[in-house]
Amino acid sequence: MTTVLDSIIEGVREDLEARARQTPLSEMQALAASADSALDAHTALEAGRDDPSGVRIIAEVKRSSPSKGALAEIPDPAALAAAYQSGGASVISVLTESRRFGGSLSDLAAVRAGVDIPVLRKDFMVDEYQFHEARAYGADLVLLIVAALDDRQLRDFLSLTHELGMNALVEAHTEEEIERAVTVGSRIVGVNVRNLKTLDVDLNHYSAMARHLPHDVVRVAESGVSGPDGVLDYARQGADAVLVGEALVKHGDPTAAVKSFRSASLSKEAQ
Ligand SMILES: O=P(O)(O)OC[C@@H](O)[C@@H](O)c1c[nH]c2ccccc12
Repeated sequence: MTTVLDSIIEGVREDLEARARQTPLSEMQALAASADSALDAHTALEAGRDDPSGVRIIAEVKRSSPSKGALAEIPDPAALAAAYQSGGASVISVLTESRRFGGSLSDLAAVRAGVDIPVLRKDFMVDEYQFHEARAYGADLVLLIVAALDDRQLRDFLSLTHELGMNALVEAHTEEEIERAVTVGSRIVGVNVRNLKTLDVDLNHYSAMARHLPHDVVRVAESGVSGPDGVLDYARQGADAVLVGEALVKHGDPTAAVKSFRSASLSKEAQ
């Protein structure tokens, strides 16, 4: 059966082949090598679970999604990212997939130029080319989706990411995927409560999965936050960082929204 994830990846491959015809791999490698070095996203995210200043927020620039359709126009992604940074975001996530999420590599470059915190290239990474491309456009961190990769790809792409000086947010949805992520040596692991094969969201899924995460990986809770309470919930369940898209792009005052999410997590101890 073809899943949503399979069909997204088919489009991603077509688009990347077209880009690679324009700018061959060797040229992209040279561009990546001459880019400013990547910022340390691991340090920016670690210890969020013990820090009295609250859980880390990964704030996303996302125009649309396969599950919800159009979310926000975002005419100036750099301004949105700068607003997230002023609210206290630790990392900016930029969707670069175009067909379903309305993103682009120019969004990534614009955001990179507009903030001085680490930037995540959020895409479906299935080919070596995309990693050099991510670096060339200024990414500090890339997403690796365990469900989209076999163990060998996962291992090879994780090493390539590290060779390029970047970190990877390795995304899992099931216990088995968490185990695969940890076995290859992932240092930042995300649990996406949205199943990318069906797009179903189950908020209770994080707590069911989080107990399988070892203590020494940075734990990221992804998706489904609709307000400060959602962030608090994930913080109580031991997340170091929470990745939020829709609720932030639709809020209207992104700086205030990020602030309120961070301060919500401070009431973690009060039950
Ligand atoms: O908009 P939300 O529900 O806050 O979700 C954000 C983020 O977790 C989601 O965009 C996401 C998580 N993993 C992905 C992989 C590909 C594309 C998108 C995603």
